[in-house]
Amino acid sequence: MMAGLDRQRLARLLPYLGRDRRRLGLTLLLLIPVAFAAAVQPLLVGQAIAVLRREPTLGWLDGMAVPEALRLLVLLLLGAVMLRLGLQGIQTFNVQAVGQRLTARIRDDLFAHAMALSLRFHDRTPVGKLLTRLTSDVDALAEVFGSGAVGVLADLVTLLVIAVTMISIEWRLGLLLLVSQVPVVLGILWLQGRFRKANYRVREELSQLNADLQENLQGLEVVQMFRREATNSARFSQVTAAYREAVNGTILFDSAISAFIEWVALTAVAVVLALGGWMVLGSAMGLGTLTTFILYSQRLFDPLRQLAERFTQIQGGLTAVERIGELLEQPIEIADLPASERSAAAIQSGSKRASAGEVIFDNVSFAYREDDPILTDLSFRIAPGEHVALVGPTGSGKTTVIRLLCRLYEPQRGRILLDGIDIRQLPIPTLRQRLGVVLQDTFLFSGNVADNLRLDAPISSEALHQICAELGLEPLLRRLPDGLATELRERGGNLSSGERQLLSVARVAIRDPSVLVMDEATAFMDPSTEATLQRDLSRLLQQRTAIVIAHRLATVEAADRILVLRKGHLIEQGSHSDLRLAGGVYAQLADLQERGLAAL
Ligand SMILES: Nc1ncnc2c1ncn2[C@@H]1O[C@H](COP(=O)(O)OP(=O)(O)OP(=O)(O)O)[C@@H](O)[C@H]1O
Repeated sequence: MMAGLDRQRLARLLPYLGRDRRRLGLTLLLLIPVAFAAAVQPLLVGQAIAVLRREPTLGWLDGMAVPEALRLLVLLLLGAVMLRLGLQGIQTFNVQAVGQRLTARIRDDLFAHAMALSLRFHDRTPVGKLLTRLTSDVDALAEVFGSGAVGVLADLVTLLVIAVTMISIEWRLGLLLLVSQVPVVLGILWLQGRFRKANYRVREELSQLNADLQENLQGLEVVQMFRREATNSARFSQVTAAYREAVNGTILFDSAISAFIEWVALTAVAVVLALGGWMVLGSAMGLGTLTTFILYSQRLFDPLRQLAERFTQIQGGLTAVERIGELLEQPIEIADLPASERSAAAIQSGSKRASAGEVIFDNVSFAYREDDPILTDLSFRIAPGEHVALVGPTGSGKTTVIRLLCRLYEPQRGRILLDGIDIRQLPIPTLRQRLGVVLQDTFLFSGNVADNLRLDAPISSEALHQICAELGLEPLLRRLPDGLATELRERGGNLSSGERQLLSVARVAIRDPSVLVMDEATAFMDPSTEATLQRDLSRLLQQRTAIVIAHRLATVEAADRILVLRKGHLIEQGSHSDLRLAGGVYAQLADLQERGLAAL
């Protein structure tokens, strides 16, 4: 019924249930009394009729007066019903509770895993698609639990008990009823495979829908400015239509299976009536037994009917398990090496937070996509404390160099060394603590300004004020309604780009990194803010290695050395004056910029 991979994936989810083992055990144990209570009901009703018709009854009713036997049977029936409902209540409650806890744990793990996956994975996975896996897919799994997958299990146990009871009462009719289940089971199996595929498509389309929605909301400013509302709405309608079609594809299976089961169940009742009626007429069987069988024949199809009713949910749950499994199975490409594979020097260096700050690229080649090399055999050394400017035309791979240094991506060939140690040998937290990065697009989190400056560093409020004062952030903080306690919107949306950059420089300064890396850090600032920042930056840069990607001559000129990148090759390097004298690409760019014609 289930593919091997499904079973593997379900098995992988089992540990999540581990902590609720006792609760689940109790629930499963309750299945047995519930099944007996359910199976005994038709028997009691049949016996009541047998008593009324003075047909042979079960041994323990023999010799009882009719009213007395009836009273006893009714009381027993009532007892069985109460027992069943009571125990089922306890069962449902526990199952739901376990289901919610299970999904919460899975969701937490998925989040942690998604955060740990490399940028290379995220490059090919739209945010909306990931969101769908963490939200509706996990919910689909919870639904299976909540809607009583265990209820179906209970029904199956009931079925077993009923089957045994039936065969022992009247084996021919019992066998007939059991055989009638075979086509239903086969039908369900046949439809399952098809439904599953259709359901996976539904989930895919839903992901697409979420991805589209998310992208449009994020780019709302551009959507409105470029009056893309109509176009984007039309595109969104297409996605909605695809989703609707995918859902339609599943409705058919869903309704077909229910109808099919209903049809077989009624046919079975008809056959029992016809055959049983004939046996009753021939006095081969009592009316009481026939009644028991008719009730059984209905009850017998209950588990299958329930299964069909929950078919969608259970299949949805399996699809969810598949999709969640796929995400959890994504390998974390960039992870710490085990201690046994690290050299002694790396272990020693890795335990130290700060370092001198020597950076070496040793024949590094890198491509985002296999067919499109971005960096080719790049080699350079930056001495401790040296300030290097990285220049080159747009798309030449400057930002990529920074990403490789931070180990956000891994080069296909070559090595990158920080203070003589291959960065793959360093613990990732140590590596990233030593590097202070100010990116071109600064990202701030929702929360207040102070939290954004601190991030993970434990810094007291006083120390934070002090640092902000030193960095010349006070005018900015005064402008904000609550200073450091000002709440920022998602992505720091209520600040200007320049303000965001000031904060992101401060965020790095607070961490006291060994190597400072900046990508166009001052691009969005007015001259006076920039002057303040420059002053602070030069203080920050003192005795620290710095790699600055700069497009402006002033920043570049101040550097000890300039590395010129073009199409991923290091084509020139030297000081500003050397390179100008050499009359190469840099000299041309610098000339153009001096005449105000271009950025570097
Ligand atoms: N995540 C990515 N997936 C695929 N290709 C990418 C990715 N990021 C960048 N690229 C490509 O790699 C090349 C180098 O990009 P990079 O950002 O390093 O350039 P850059 O020199 O920093 O440019 P700029 O000065 O415009 O910031 C570009 O051609 C870009 O299209």
